[in-house]
This record gives sequence, structure tokens and C-alpha cells, in this order.
Amino acid sequence: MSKVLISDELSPAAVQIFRDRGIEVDEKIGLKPKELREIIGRYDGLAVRSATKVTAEVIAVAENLKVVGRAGIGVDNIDVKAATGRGICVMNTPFGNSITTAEHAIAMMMALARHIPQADRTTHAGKWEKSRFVGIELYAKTLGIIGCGNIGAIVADRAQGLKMKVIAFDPFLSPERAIDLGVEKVELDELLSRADLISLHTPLTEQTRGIINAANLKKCRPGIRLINCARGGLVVEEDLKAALDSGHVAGAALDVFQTEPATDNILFNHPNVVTTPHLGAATMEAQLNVAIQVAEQMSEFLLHGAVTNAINMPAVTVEEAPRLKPYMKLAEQLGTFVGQAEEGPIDRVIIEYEGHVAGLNTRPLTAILLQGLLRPLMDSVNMVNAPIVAKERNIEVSEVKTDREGTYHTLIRLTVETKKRKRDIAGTLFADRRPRIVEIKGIEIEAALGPHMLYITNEDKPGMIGHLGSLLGDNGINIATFALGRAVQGGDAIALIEIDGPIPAKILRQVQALQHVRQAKALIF
Ligand SMILES: NC(=O)C1=CN([C@@H]2O[C@H](COP(=O)(O)OP(=O)(O)OC[C@H]3O[C@@H](n4cnc5c(N)ncnc54)[C@H](O)[C@@H]3O)[C@@H](O)[C@H]2O)C=CC1
Ligand SMILES: O=C(O)C(=O)COP(=O)(O)O
Repeated sequence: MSKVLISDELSPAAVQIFRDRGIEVDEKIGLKPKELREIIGRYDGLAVRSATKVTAEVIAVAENLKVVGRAGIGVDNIDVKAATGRGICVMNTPFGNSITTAEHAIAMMMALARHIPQADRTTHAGKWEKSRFVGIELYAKTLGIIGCGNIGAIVADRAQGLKMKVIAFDPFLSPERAIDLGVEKVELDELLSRADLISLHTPLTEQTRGIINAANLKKCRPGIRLINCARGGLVVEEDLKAALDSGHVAGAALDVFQTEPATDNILFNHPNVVTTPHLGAATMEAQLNVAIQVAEQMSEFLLHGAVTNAINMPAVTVEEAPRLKPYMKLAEQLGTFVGQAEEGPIDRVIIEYEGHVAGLNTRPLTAILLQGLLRPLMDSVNMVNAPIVAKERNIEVSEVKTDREGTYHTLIRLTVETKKRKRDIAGTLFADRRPRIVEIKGIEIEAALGPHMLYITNEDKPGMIGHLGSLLGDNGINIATFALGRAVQGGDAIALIEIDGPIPAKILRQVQALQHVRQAKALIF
């Protein structure tokens, strides 16, 4: 039975979903890093929000962990690289809290424009400071959005409802999308110099860290107002403080901070700073959405291998998962076969999908095939990082798809090129959904692969098979299945033999020494 740990405050709906699906679940909120490291090894899944730091140290001891689910959007508290290295799927819920967070950004903008928190405090204190809190009107003001993705786009829409002019800086925003959203796409410097208010909505990455710094603040209009409901690390807090103190920045509304929980911060108690404690996603609706989504996604992954909203894995829908399953096995076998048979460094990999399989989602098939291919070279490769590892090793990977059926209704062919040679192998699924190897080096064969195989290439000469059978039999090695193929009579031939256990190295050498045998390899699946 799979076991999940929930380590941040999640709506109880999540627990219910896990339990309804037969997944055991523990809720332990507020664990210290050491405490998390001590228990994480027991779990298959970990569900978090932003408080739990899923560091490389945690991942290193998470022996059974298969999936980390982020009930929310930002995954900067998760070491995705380390998770990928261990084959752990990281998924988030990219839309569940975006409306709520956009609404918070608008609320913060309003609060900033009209000094609502400050005025609230002094009114409660019995002061009636009407003239102290004169604000600005938002109508016809220019709002500069940095990062115009899901949340930025909703903020743009709501701001347009307030009759603001919206400009956006986002290198990945297409001109067509900008037109659809009714925003003007500009470069960062132009945004800084034109905006009356700036709202941040990018993820925290190496490119965006500290994007609001002294130099960029200087490029802003005097009296600029800043809203940050994305990540604290986007703003250099010391630089913002200096610009607020000088009056160049008229105000800042901050939901997020460089260090959280932020119980102490240089911007606290500044008269022109409005703060909330990372409340962007904190509505009943959003919390219910993200909890349900994360629990469903994690359950589907753990129980059926469906991959939804993963940061580091190709998607596999709930409907696709059962259809892909036998193909995953076939793709892995083809990769593993060549990975073990091939010795030189690989330059190029071509994966052809023909017939029925070409109509399926082939990305996970390619990923698992590459895992099989690269595993004999390195232990650390897994389905999640295999495409990255291939790229790092300068292996050119291409996929070719043909809907047209050939001899087989469905076929995957793998061709691997090294400096020395080109090797190809093809496999299919028969009606029993079990993978069969149907071609090796252009020679037809029909073989199901078992855990221990002998792969022999030889000259097609009488007596060779008899000698091989006697050699194996004399040494107590039982043959489970025996498949043969040859190019032409008397030409190149191959044999794929399933044996009931591993073949000792000494006997393998005797097989290799048999007359007419060109090559013999023991393969493990
Ligand atoms: N305060 C809170 O409680 C919440 C905060 N967030 C934060 O908001 C962020 C944005 O969320 P979504 O809009 O859903 O993400 P998204 O991925 O839909 O949008 C992010 C946008 O930023 C853009 N971007 C990336 N690098 C950039 C760069 N160097 N310069 C300018 N733009 C860049 C991307 O192209 C993308 O369009 C999240 O990453 C998260 O950190 C999200 C939810 C709640
Ligand atoms: O979804 C996000 O990125 C958020 O920042 C929300 O954070 P939280 O789940 O409220 O800790």
C-alpha cells in the first residue's frame, strides 16, 4: 500500500481523497528539517505547500519517494534538480490558486493606492486623519506587469476592468497572446520607465532573482508603487528600503519576503509599506482546489502511473496510462537490449513509432526507452532525467512517427549509431499485450524477452545450434525459449535464447568460442 506524508497545512479534502483511494496518509505539520529527514524514507509521496523545504538533503534520504506534490504553484521550495536525479516526479497545481492570487494582487494595489491598512489602524485608534491619507486614483494609470503568465494575465484582465492601461514584460509572452490579453508587450526598461505601478508575477528563477534592485528602481518614475505577490527573492529588500526612504518609491505592497516566515524584516513598520503574510493563495476556494488537485494527481500517479502537471516528467493522462503500460515495457526492453549490446559511446538515437503506437503519447515511451539505453552506462539514470542525460552526453535523439501500418499493426524501432556501427531493433505487441522482439539488424525473429537472455550472432551453418544446446545442457543451463532468425540461407543469423538463470562467465566464454559464433552476450531484463 502506498504511503503519503502531508507536511504543510492542506484542506482536509486531501486526506479524504488519499484514504478513499486506499492510500495511507500521515499529516505532520511543522516538521523541522531533521525530523523530516528522519521519516521521509517511509513514504512514497510527499504533499507540501511553500513552508516545507524539500532540499537535496531530504531527497537523498527519501529512499521510497516517488512523487512530491506541491498544493500550489511555486516550486522554488523543492530542489527539482535533485528530485529529477533520483527519478522523483515533482508536480504542482498550476491553476488552482491563480484567480485567488491575482485578486490578492489587486487588493494589495487598492490598499496601496488608498493607504487602507494605515488608515484602518489610525481610525481604530480614534484618530480621524482624513487629510493624511490622500491616495491616488487607479483609473487611466499604467500598470506594468512583470511575468504575464496565468496570474499576470488575470491581474491584467482585472486591471483593465478598472480602466488601467496595462503593459507587460515577459520574454515568453507571444505577440498574439499579448493582443488577446489587450496588453502592450514591452521590454523591461520600457516597463520600468513608463509604469505608475508595477506588479510582479514571475517564478523565482536565476534570471528573476533580484529583478527589482537599485539599478532597476532608478529607472522607474519617481512615485512608483510596487506590488509583490510572487516571491520575496524577486526584490532586493535593502534596495527597496533605500528607495522608499528617499521617497523615489511611493509605496510597496508585499505578500512575500526573502526569508519566510518573515517575523523580522527591514521593511516592517515602514509607513509606506503594506504587508500580508504570504496570503496570496489563502482563500477557502483556492485551498480546496489545490488540495483536491494535488491529492488526485498524486493518487493517480502512485496507483496508475498517470502524470499530470509534472514539472520534470512528460504528461500521461489517466486514460492513457493503461494503454501506454505494455508499450512502456516494450520501449524499456528495446532500450535495455541495445544499451547492453552496445559498447562504444552513442552518437545518435532514432526511435520510430509505426502504426497504432504512433497515435499515442510517445514522450514517456521515449523517456523510458532512453532510460533503458543509458542505464548500463550509469546507475543514476531514470525515466525522469534520461532525456536530460542524453542531451548532456551530446546524444542526438529523434523521433519519427508513421501512422501507416507495416507488417505489424504496431511497431517501435530503435536505431542507435556509434562511431563504429549502426544497430537497430524493433518490437511489437501481440494481442496478448506482451512485447515481442520482431527484428534485429534487419533480420526477422520472434522472441519474448525473459529475465535472462543469451543474444548470439553467428553464421548460418549446420550443427551450430546443436553444439550450443549441448554446451548449455552439459553445464546444467536450462533453455526456456529459443528463437532464431537469419538474413539469407548460410548468411548472418541471430539467436535469442531465454535461460532459467544467469550464465556463468566461464560458460559464456565457451559459447563465444563455439565455431561459427561471431558474438555472444548475456542480457538481463
Ligand atoms: N503569493 C502567493 O501566495 C502565490 C504566489 N505565486 C507565485 O506566482 C508565480 C507566478 O505564477 P503563475 O502566473 O501561475 O505562473 P506562470 O508560469 O503561469 O507565469 C509565470 C510567467 O513568468 C514569465 N517569466 C519567466 N521568466 C521571466 C523573466 N525572466 N522575466 C519576465 N517574465 C518571466 C513566464 O514566461 C510566465 O509567463 C509563481 O511562480 C509563484 O511563485 C503563485 C501562487 C500564489
Ligand atoms: O502557490 C504558490 O506558489 C504559493 O506561493 C502559495 O503558497 P502557500 O501554498 O500558500 O504556502
